[in-house]
Formats: sequence, C-alpha cells, structure tokens
Amino acid sequence: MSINWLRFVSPSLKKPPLFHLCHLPPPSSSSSSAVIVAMSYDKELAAAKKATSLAARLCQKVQKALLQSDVQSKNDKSPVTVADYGSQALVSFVLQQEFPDNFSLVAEEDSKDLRKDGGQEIVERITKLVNDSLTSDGSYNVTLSTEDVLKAIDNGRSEGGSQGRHWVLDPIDGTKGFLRGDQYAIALALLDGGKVVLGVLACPNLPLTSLSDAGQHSPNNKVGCLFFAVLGGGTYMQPLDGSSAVKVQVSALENPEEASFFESYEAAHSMHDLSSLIAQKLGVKAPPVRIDSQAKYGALSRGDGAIYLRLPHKGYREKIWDHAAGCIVVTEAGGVVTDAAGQPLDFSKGKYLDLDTGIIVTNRKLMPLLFNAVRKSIQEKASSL
Ligand SMILES: Nc1ncnc2c1ncn2[C@@H]1O[C@H](COP(=O)(O)O)[C@@H](OP(=O)(O)O)[C@H]1O
Ligand SMILES: [Mg+2]
Repeated sequence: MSINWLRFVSPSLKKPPLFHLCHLPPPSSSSSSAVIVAMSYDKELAAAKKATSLAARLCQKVQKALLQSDVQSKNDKSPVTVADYGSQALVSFVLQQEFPDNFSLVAEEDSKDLRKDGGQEIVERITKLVNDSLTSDGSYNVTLSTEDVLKAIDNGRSEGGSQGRHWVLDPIDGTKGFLRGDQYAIALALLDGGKVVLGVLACPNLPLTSLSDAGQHSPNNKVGCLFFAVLGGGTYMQPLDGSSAVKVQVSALENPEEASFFESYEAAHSMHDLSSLIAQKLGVKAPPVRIDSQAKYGALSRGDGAIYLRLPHKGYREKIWDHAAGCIVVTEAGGVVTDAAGQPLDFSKGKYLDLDTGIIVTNRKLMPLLFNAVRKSIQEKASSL
C-alpha cells in the first residue's frame, strides 16, 4: 500500500492500524434469505430479536405519552426514564427465560435509584409497562412482581470479559434523543470469548428508506428498523413490524468528496469542531448528519452515509454497550470500525473500551484516507492549543 499514513501516526502508536495489516474478510456475498445467517447462534439471534422488538414497543409507547415523572436524573447527571428501566427488565427477563443455564448480562442500568425512598410509584409504573408488553406478546404466561422487575434489572450487573458468553445491552441508547422525540436504539450484542459474535439494533424512529432520500420526513414514510448481524453471516435489516429482512451493505463510495458523515447530535458527546476539520481535509461537501445513538451504525450499514466520526472530549471512557451491537452490524455489512489509532475495538476488557481518542467508521476503500485525515487533524488541533 503506497499510502503515506505513517507520517501522521502519533509517536505513542505502537501497533500499525488494523485496516493496513489485517486480512479483512471479503464483504459477504449477497443472499436472499435471512435464515442462513446464524448457523451456531440461531437460538441466540431469535431471542435477541424478540427481546429487542418487545423492548422497542415498550419504548415507543412511553415516548408517545411521556410523563414528567417518567424521567429521572442519574448520579452523572444523565437522564434515565421508565423506558430505559422497562426495556432492560424486559430484555433481561426474556434472555434469562431462553438461556437459564448460561446467562450473563452486562447492561447500563441498575435498580439502586429505584430502591430509594419514594421510588415505589415509578417501580410500579415500570412493572405495569413490562407486564403489558409480556401479555401483548403472549409467549410468556407470567405476571412479574415489582421485586421480579428490580431483580431482572439488576441481572445486568455482569462485568463481561474475555471468557465465556456475555450479553451486552444498552436498553435505550440515546436517551437524550428519546426525550427530544428523535432517534434512539435498543442495542443488544453477544460476546463469546471476548469477541462480538451477534448484534441487534432496534431503531424505532429510523425511516425504513435511506436518510438521504427526499421526503423521508413525510408522514407517509414508515419508521422502525431492526438491524441484525451474526459473525460471518452479513447484516440484515427488517421493519420492526416483523416483515421480511433484506441484506444490507455499506456504501461503496471511493471519493470522500461525495461522502456524508454522521456524528452525535449532542456536541458534548463528540467534538464537532474536530470532525469538521477532518471533513474539510477530506473535501467532504455535505453538512454533517447529526443523529443520536447507534442508529448511526445502522444507517451507515445500509449506506445512508459513508463515514461516522465519534471523537469524545478528553477524559470520557466509552462503554461496551454503546458500540458492541453497532460494531458488528457495520463490519458484517462490509465496513471497518477502529479507534483513531487504527486499532480494532477490544470488547474483552470488561465494561469499558480503552481507546486512542475516538472511534472512526467507514468502508474499506475510504478508511486509509479517513485515517490520514483524522491523525493530521488531531495533531493540528493539539498544536493549536
Ligand atoms: N460526554 C460524553 N462523551 C461521549 N459519549 C457520551 C458522553 N456522555 C454520554 N455519552 C454516551 O453517548 C451515548 C449516546 O450516544 P450518541 O452521542 O451517539 O447519541 C449515551 O448513551 P445513553 O443514552 O445510553 O446514556 C452515553 O453512553
Ligand atoms: Mg442507555
């Protein structure tokens, strides 16, 4: 490869970037059936789709008629809602029912705040939402008590790691988007031996057609997408109403000037000034597409945009549930996900990802160019401070 990327690599970068050295598997060949996807994880995939779809329905119901009392503030000042808790309880309950002998879940929420004085009313509201969802589905003939719901939430306390199987859940990724009435996702992945082997992203507000299509905001345009991927099986998207799935691929774009890029809606989550510098270096003409949550990974996996830049402010540590499902959804659709030093994301170290600077995502053709632009821009920004 003749790319002169080494000039821009920081001195602290010990290992060469992933896309340069690794033999990446060829993009999956096109296939018409979703049934062949999961040879060894088919039961897990079915359970993950069911759990996230149920959780998505619960979240949609809450988002439609959100009460002031549905929203609380966590210790870190970030918002949490009855839908975050309800979604986690539902997914945890379904997975434990399906895999009673091998169940470990790393999830974002816990019941500590709910168990405090004055929490009873909100726990009852969550329990009703969970039971209504289970009843509407009909597969589980149970009524959970408030204590069952709190326990189901707390079953997400696993630390993950490099051994065995662990489910990884963000019950609502993009809670701020959820509260604004915008994008959010229910993100569920399975780690096996520290590697992500399966991912499902339910995106209740994402249009079924490309975000770049004219008229995507028209009331006739249906929303609600379920993306799913199993290692080696490609990525599929289906409407959340359950109709048939189609295989998706990342954009094949080679000219960065024609690319559009995704970033967080929230400026506090990603440095918009740095991504604008990167876009400028690449000659990107389109303005950034700012949406919340891992819906960005889903949209990128079907080629809505070609680049996703996530460049958190100094000191922020990314959690595995914010990227595990999105990462496999994009890589199985032929994309590449690395940190800003070109290294693959390592999901085997527990709850956190230890990253160099941020996360960059694009297709194989554009990655060397993007990587160059990212390194140059990071150095420029650092030297201008
Ligand atoms: N200061 C920060 N920098 C980067 N990410 C942050 C952040 N504070 C919160 N986040 C994460 O950003 C996620 C939302 O992603 P996005 O910015 O792509 O919409 C949040 O998920 P939750 O909504 O589950 O808390 C949270 O994990
Ligand atoms: Mg969340």
